[in-house]
Amino acid sequence: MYIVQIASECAPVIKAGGLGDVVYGLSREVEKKGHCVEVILPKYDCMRYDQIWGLHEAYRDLWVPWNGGVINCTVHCGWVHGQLCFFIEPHCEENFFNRGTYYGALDDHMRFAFFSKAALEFLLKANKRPDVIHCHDWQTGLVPVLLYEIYKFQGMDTQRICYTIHNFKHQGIAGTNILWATGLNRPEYYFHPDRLQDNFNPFGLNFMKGGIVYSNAFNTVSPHHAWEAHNTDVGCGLGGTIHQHQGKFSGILNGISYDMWNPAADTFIPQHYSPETFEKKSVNKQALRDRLLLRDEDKPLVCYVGRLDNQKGVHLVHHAIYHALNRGAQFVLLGSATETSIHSWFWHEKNHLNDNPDCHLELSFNEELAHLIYAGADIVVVPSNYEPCGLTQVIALRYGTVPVVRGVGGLVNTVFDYDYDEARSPNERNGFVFYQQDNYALETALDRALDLYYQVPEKFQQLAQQGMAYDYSWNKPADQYLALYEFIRHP
Ligand SMILES: Nc1ncnc2c1ncn2[C@@H]1O[C@H](COP(=O)(O)OP(=O)(O)O[C@H]2O[C@H](CO)[C@@H](O)[C@H](O)[C@H]2O)[C@@H](O)[C@H]1O
Repeated sequence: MYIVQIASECAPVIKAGGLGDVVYGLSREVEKKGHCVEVILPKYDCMRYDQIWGLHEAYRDLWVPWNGGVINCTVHCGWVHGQLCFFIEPHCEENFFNRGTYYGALDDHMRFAFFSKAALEFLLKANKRPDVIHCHDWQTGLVPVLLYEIYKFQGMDTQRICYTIHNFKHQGIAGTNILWATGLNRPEYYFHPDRLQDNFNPFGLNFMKGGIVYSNAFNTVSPHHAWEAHNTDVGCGLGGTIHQHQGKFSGILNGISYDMWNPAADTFIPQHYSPETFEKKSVNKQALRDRLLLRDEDKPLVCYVGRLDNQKGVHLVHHAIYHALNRGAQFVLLGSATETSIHSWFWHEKNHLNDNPDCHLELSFNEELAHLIYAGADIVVVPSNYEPCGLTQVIALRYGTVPVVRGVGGLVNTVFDYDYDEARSPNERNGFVFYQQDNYALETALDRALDLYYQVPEKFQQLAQQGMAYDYSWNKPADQYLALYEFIRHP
């Protein structure tokens, strides 16, 4: 099969969060299984050019119809750790992708609507006719709309679309100008409850809803979150639309790239280890303490790695820091916030805790440090308000770091409580789960983890090794996506 992924991120060259990991990991695995995958991305000025091999011009003078005129683009191509990627560079005064940041511009809707249109125009003009186009999140929600309303009539009538939602919170709501810019036109047609009209704002066009309505199949990134999105308010207003299209909706649990995340071969950590040589993990803990100038004493090391966002339960992350320190543990946080209030809040905490020898808050995005933290920590906290899948706990399990998580979304499908998961035998359990959103709930789970660490260290180690034994690679999820691709090609 020939698959093209159209996305706004692909790790490690463009990574703001988990979307990048998924696009890269899934593409590689599908290729390993004998299929051809290409990835189309924007050519951002701020992406990590050092992660692209052999970048060269692949297509010059791609003229993309836009706003009644045309925009000239150059398409570049190169390999990102073995994955063939195309990067679209528009030459126009809007400078869509030269903003020094991936997201957060006032005209994000225009930027990604343009990208969606340009990606399809590239496929058309370069005579690429994939069997399946796989697109992701609101940024590429217009791809299926444009394919079925415009490009189908220009020779792309056999392409099928799989649309994956990684986060229902950001849906991409825009106005009529998007219709004129993309050439979809006809507001009276698209502002309809069965098409792109937002379910709550009658004057808004909803990109994600477009992706749902026009795709051949759509999914979210874990079975439990699929259920939540359909049946609770976690669908952020799209529950009714999901219900209407439930026949083509599913939940496929994310994997992680076992090449990129591998404690036995990770180039970012000083000591390799495996479940059989688990005791060597402590060398990484020592290295982490040294690097962050933490007190050199063997205490349990608790960490948080992730975006600092309300989704992630930041008030509980904050509480976890102080609770862990009160219980005699050390705490390391690696995170970055896009919201100014959260950013300032954690900067304030960082200054406050600056002289604490048991704590370090690193407020930046740092891929290399993330690897060392997963390898060096004993416990990771993931107290999310909602979590479509969550990769942090899955990576932590791979590195023998015990997860303490809130039982929502994909966390329910990946972490099984040491004390209470009756559906699994004790030797299949791998972490600690709590359910309520208050400090006390977090404390009860974190305390159970710390008590086990302090009181029965050999059992704590066994639990960490049990976590490492789980297979959360892309192997099985890639098979599920391939089955879905096959299904939409031959329904
Ligand atoms: N400051 C930092 N420095 C270095 N690395 C950092 C970092 N902050 C985060 N990361 C890394 O980014 C990834 C984040 O994964 P998450 O699953 O938390 O994704 P996120 O919530 O962004 O994405 C959404 O998409 C993913 C993928 O589908 C879903 O798992 C998730 O539930 C959904 O919210 C991990 O690889 C983590 O190590």
